[in-house]
Amino acid sequence: MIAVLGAGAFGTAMAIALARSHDVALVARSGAEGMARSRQSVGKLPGLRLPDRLWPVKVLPMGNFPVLVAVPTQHLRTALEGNADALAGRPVVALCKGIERGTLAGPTAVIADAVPDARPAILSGPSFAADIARGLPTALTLASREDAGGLRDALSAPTVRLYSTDDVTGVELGGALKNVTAIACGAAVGAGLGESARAALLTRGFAETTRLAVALGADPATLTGLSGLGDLALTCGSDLSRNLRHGIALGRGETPEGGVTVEGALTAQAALEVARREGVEMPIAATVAALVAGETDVPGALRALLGRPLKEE
Ligand SMILES: NC(=O)C1=CN([C@@H]2O[C@H](COP(=O)(O)OP(=O)(O)OC[C@H]3O[C@@H](n4cnc5c(N)ncnc54)[C@H](O)[C@@H]3O)[C@@H](O)[C@H]2O)C=CC1
Ligand SMILES: O=C(CO)COP(=O)(O)O
Repeated sequence: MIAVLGAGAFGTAMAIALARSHDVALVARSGAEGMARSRQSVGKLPGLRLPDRLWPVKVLPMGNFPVLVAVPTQHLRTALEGNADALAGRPVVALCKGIERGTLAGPTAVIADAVPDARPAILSGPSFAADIARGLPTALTLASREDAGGLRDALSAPTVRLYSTDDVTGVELGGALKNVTAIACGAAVGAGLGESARAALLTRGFAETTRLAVALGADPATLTGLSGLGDLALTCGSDLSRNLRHGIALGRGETPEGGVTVEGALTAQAALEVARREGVEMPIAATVAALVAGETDVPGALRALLGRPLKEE
């Protein structure tokens, strides 16, 4: 048995994929009864047939089986605190990609803080909810400081292939920062700066992500894996990405679509604060933070990036 807490796009998609080989409880704040009756998903990924082994429920079931938490990073703490009793002592796997504002904590640190006796883990990598829900093949990285291999085996499914590592920091930052870089790539595309500019931003964004992750103790090899280069390539290259589309709107000078989860817009400033604390330069994250805050526009951002002193790669 596996529980998925949060029935947005990604929680619903993961629950559907896992229910092909596991019993899965999908915990939804609203709409659980309707889903149970109609056997169809609702909300951000509506109209999908729910597999027989998926049980939509309103309350997180007690037990010691793993709980995947699929809510946006800035809501993770509230979601955990609201379920602290049921989460105690269990493996709690964050599916979110971001840095908590204010505390500057990654998802596993938020779990450790909100539910001190839980066993924190993070699952991240290139995976659009729509692909996962349709049963298209996906590979992700499961990171935990204790028994990552055991959790990997417990959470793998026919179309979801998991790899394991104990490099929690590398996996968290790879997932959180690819969204920031995707906004930069989108802004370049939206402003008509071309595919070469997109590739340059992807590459230099990867360089600054790796710099920060290594300063925080990550293995650079983790960043070349699924929750790093893999997810960066997917997110910066596909219009299915909400972060890329947000950047495209900013680049065109349009108001981005409302009511959409855009993790990079909320993480850029937090990433910059972590970078300043660590003495690491992150010019692309700084530019995205300024763009998102409306403190600069694309021509200003371009001037700032191209005007930086020349240096060795
Ligand atoms: N959508 C995608 O393709 C992917 C999303 N992710 C990550 O998954 C996380 C969630 O994203 P999405 O599911 O796409 O967002 P979403 O906007 O589709 O859904 C978020 C869900 O969280 C629920 N929620 C918010 N606060 C809650 C709380 N306190 N308690 C219970 N539920 C709460 C909302 O009701 C909503 O159903 C993000 O960090 C995102 O980066 C990761 C991989 C792919
Ligand atoms: O994380 C994702 C793909 O791996 C989803 O990307 P977006 O949040 O930009 O849609």
